[in-house]
Amino acid sequence: MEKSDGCSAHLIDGDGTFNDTGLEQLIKEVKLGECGLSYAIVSIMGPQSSGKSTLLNHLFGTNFREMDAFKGRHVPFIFRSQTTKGIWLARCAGIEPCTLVMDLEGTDGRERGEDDTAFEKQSALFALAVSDIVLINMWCHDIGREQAANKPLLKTVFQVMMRLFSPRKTTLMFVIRDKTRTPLENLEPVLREDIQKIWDSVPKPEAHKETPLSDFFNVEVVALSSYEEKEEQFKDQVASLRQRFFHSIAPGGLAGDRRGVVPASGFSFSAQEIWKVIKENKDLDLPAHKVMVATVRCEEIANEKYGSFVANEVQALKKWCQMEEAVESGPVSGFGKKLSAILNISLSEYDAEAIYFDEGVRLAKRKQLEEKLLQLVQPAHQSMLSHIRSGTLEKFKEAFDKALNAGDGFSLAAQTCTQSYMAQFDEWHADAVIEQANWDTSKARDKLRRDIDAHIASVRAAKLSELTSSFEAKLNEALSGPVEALLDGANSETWAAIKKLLRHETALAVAGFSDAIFGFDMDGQSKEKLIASLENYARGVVEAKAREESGRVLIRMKDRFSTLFSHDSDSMPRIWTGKEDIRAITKTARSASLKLLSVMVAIRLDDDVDNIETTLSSALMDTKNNAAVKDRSIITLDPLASSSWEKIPSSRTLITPVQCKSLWRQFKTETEYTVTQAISAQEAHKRNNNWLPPPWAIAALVVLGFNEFMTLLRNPLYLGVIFVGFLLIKALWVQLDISGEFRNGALPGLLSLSSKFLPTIMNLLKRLAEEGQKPATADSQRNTAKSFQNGSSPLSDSSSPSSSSASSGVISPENGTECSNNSKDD
Ligand SMILES: Nc1nc2c(ncn2[C@@H]2O[C@H](COP(=O)(O)OP(=O)(O)OP(=O)(O)O)[C@@H](O)[C@H]2O)c(=O)[nH]1
Repeated sequence: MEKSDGCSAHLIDGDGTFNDTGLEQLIKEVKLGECGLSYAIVSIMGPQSSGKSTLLNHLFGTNFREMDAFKGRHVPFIFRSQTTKGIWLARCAGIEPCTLVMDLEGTDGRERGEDDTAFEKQSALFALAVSDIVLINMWCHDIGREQAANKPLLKTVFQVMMRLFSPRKTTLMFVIRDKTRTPLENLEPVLREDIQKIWDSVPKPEAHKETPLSDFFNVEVVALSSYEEKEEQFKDQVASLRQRFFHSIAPGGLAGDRRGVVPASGFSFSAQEIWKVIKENKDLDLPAHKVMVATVRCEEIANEKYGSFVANEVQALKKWCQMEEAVESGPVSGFGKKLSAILNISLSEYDAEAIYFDEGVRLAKRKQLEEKLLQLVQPAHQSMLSHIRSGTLEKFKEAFDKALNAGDGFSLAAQTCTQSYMAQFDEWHADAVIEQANWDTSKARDKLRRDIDAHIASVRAAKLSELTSSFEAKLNEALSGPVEALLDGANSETWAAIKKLLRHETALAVAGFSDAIFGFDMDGQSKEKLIASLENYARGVVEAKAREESGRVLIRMKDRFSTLFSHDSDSMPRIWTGKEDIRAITKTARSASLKLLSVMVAIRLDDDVDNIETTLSSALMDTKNNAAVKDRSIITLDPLASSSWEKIPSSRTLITPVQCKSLWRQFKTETEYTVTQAISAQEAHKRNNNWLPPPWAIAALVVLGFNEFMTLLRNPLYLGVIFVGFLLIKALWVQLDISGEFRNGALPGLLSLSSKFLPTIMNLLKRLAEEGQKPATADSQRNTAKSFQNGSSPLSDSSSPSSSSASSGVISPENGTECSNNSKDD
């Protein structure tokens, strides 16, 4: 016989307290939790001091307390004491699979009192609920006896069995102790008859009224010799009986057709719950209990697996922690497969531990565990998806830029790159799929698609804007300068020419732009919109330029006026000789300026015809009409007394009629001086050219001066003096440009001449004063005095010492001519 391994626990004490700590300890020691369904529970019940503990210790190598032989059952009953109190549990040494045996308190009730059978019933019910095999210890001599000690026990067993809704099929093994010479074959029928009688006498619920005993129990009968009298025989028989407990749960074994077994890992909880229910005197619904145990245990297992996953307790699961960290900073290659494998470790462990529990409960709890685990890893998966999405978007942007730079059409490049990178996303996403999860990742895909579309739209907008800007710049360049030049030379054809120019340049730009946007695959409406915008821009350039020029209209008018007024038809500067018709010239110049004004007053890019020029002309130029209008001013309205032109909307108006009137007034004021100047110049010219005295004076001169004239002719000296005088005057006239000085009138001429003489005279006087202070030579003083006295220039004698003063720029007081070389040159 195997020796005891000492694994035992006082499962329920005499007071009915369940020793869960002891049970857990025992389960741990015998590693019952790992047994799954491969374990068996045996219990023994029977009258007190009937050798139950002795039998178990011999049969299973346990170490239950036995009554001392000297105080044995042969000792008068009154001296015997109860050895086993409550229920003890121990491992059956050497029996495979793991078998635990329960030693129940004896059922005589002497210790608790005759009427106190509550604990007997409770412990019997507990043994029936948890055991696969129940040994019923009985004395051989009790068989067939009406007052047999085991009869109340059997009654109790059958009664409590009815309280189990669906009892496990328990094996009842009747162990007949101290067998006599009567063979077992004779004893067994009698015993079975006794058992049947007891079964029949037990009140049953309606459902089990006709149920045979065999539906609930397998009845086995064994007989053993007396341990005390035939110990060797007893031991041999026990050893033989022990063999029947090996693989007792295998088909054909002692408990081969047991039902409703609780998996070993749930045994502790199940036993506690069963005892709790029994203590509360409630009916024990074993199937429901089994589900309850499964629920609790599966949840415990699932929680344990989840806890290990979170705490990275299992080596394989540590990879999850690494992945969780890695995915925060970037995509992890093979994310889906790796994470699925890690999750599978936890789920497989759960499956392995929960496999023997109720399938429905087990699967439900597995699902819950799976969901919790997936919930835990979902943020990491989301991060991974986010990396994939942003990575794909970046790659798409690069590829798209490259395609556009390579000259691919915009739409074609967008389409090709989109298809390619959406497929790339699907591929990368497949790599990140967690097989246990069935997450809808279409949102991530949709978001990527939206991001790609948004990028395409923004690039498209930028490219179109770039294109539009470049064509606008071209239009600006092509229109601004020419329009300005056309407006500068404003005439009747100006707006027609501008229109032609605008049409031509716009058509060119539109054609170029249409070609450039061909690759964008735009719909007709969008294309038309862009082209219309370009056309409007071109028109805007012209209008802006016209507005800009209209702001300078007064300067332009004055320029035009002075050009026409100061130049003749050959564009040569006019010299006012007196023959010119200043009035006619002024009128022509003003008329041309008015023409310019009439061109600049409105934008005329449409084919409308207006009468602005006529209105302006009649209002501002036609003096006769104006005079008439003035006469009728009381009854006729001024056509320019308005802030808008007839037929011209304000959007096209550059200068309003009132502004025209004001401009014209200013123009006339500012050009009046030029006209006045011209008139003055003309009069001065006339005066200058009219130097001969009137004919009557000449005639009087001839008549009255005839004698003097003749005297002069007769005296050659006088003639010579007159000739020299004439030459001197002529020289002075030419040198001082006296005719030029007096061109602008007598007073300015005199002032100008005096300004030429005055510094020279002052200089000369100053020098003379200096000379007077110094001992001047008599010659120089004489010469100077003579020269002033004679009124002749010291320059006339080039050899005289005073000639040096001429070279120093001194002007002679006689003619005021500057005597410098430079002056002569001039
Ligand atoms: N006649 C006889 N006596 C036995 C036999 N086996 C054990 N005894 C004696 O019976 C007495 C009680 O033995 P236990 O094994 O303690 O009996 P028990 O049923 O466990 O006692 P409780 O636990 O107190 O109910 C002891 O003195 C044993 O020596 C047997 O086969 N025949």
